[in-house]
Amino acid sequence: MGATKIWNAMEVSEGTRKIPSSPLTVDHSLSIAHIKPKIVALCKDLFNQWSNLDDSRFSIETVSGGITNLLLKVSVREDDAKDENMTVRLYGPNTEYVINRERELQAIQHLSAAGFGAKLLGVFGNGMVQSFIDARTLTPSDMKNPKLAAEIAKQLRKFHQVEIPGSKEPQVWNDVLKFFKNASTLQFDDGEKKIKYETISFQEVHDEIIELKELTDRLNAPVVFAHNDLLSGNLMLNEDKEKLYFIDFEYGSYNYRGFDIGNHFNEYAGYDCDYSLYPSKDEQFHFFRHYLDSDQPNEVPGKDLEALYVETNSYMLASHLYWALWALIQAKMSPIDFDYISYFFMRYNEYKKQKENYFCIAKSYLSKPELGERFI
Ligand SMILES: Nc1ncnc2c1ncn2[C@@H]1O[C@H](COP(=O)(O)OP(=O)(O)OP(=O)(O)O)[C@@H](O)[C@H]1O
Repeated sequence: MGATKIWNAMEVSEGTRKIPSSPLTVDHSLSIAHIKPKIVALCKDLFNQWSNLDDSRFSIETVSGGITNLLLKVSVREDDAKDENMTVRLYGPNTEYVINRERELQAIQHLSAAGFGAKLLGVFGNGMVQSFIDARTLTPSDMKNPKLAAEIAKQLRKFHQVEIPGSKEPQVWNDVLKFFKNASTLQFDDGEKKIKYETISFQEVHDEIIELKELTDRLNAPVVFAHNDLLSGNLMLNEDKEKLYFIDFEYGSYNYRGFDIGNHFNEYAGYDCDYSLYPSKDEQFHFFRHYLDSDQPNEVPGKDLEALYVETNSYMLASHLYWALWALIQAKMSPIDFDYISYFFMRYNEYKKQKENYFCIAKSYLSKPELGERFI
């Protein structure tokens, strides 16, 4: 599949710094040997200071052929023999069905200016150039480490305080309903996929969405700019500098605070989806203490911990519905050979398994008289 242009060269800035842009596109389906001259041409087009540099000064390697993108590390040897390292991200085909690129680019500019993620260095027809982060990627079990969990919580609070211009409308239900509309009308040619897909009751899924939306609406949860995909692969740590990085803001949007935290907790299950690793109430409270007050975590009132517990675990259910429906769209659109339909069932079945318990907790919390009018 060839490269499609996601956006035209446009005015992008980070704070007062204008970000270079190029209308060029690079076909991500080419072999690395064929991609290299195109990446060199792109770098020369974006960054004037390298326009006369010999091509041999550029070296390229693959960082990840991630689920959605191709990520390359580009090293440029300048005259002083010091390497300048960057990443070039080429968007995967059809990712625009689940990712709003304009929204992502706008968020990156502001998050990067606030010190989150890699620095944005340039944008082009079907991707972007960012600084290379010298750090290791976390594993799912790292996220359980109390010291790291506290740091993730503290950084997440700061992340949630970044102001991104534009609509502040929380997106989870808009996205879930949009995914539902697309996911429920798919046609599969592949016989095995078709059989599995046809066992799904979309009426039942729709009823679950509505029931959960009605419950979570009653929580009046705060709305923040959320990462929405805080899995271990999107957390990097430089141990020497003790610096934690959040990366990959593709799914970022204004959303309910509890969704971001509940979604992060679901990721404790790791790539094998072992939901027995979901954090215990004590582990969650440790995270909440550092999220709510990283200076005085032990002073956080019990009622605030309980409220955040209810909020997080109600939206944790929404995270299962969100990624379950996302997976059905991927099953049809993604070129990646992954059993997305089974992933749908894994997330949807986990939703059904957890639903009763957390609905019960939320309803009992909402019925407390001391909550007064707010929750009626
Ligand atoms: N700026 C960066 N510097 C160094 N390494 C990076 C950078 N960005 C990403 N990585 C590495 O590449 C991996 C994949 O990155 P990322 O999650 O952004 O890609 P992706 O294509 O969106 O993948 P997925 O769809 O699987 O989330 C990360 O887990 C991290 O190890």
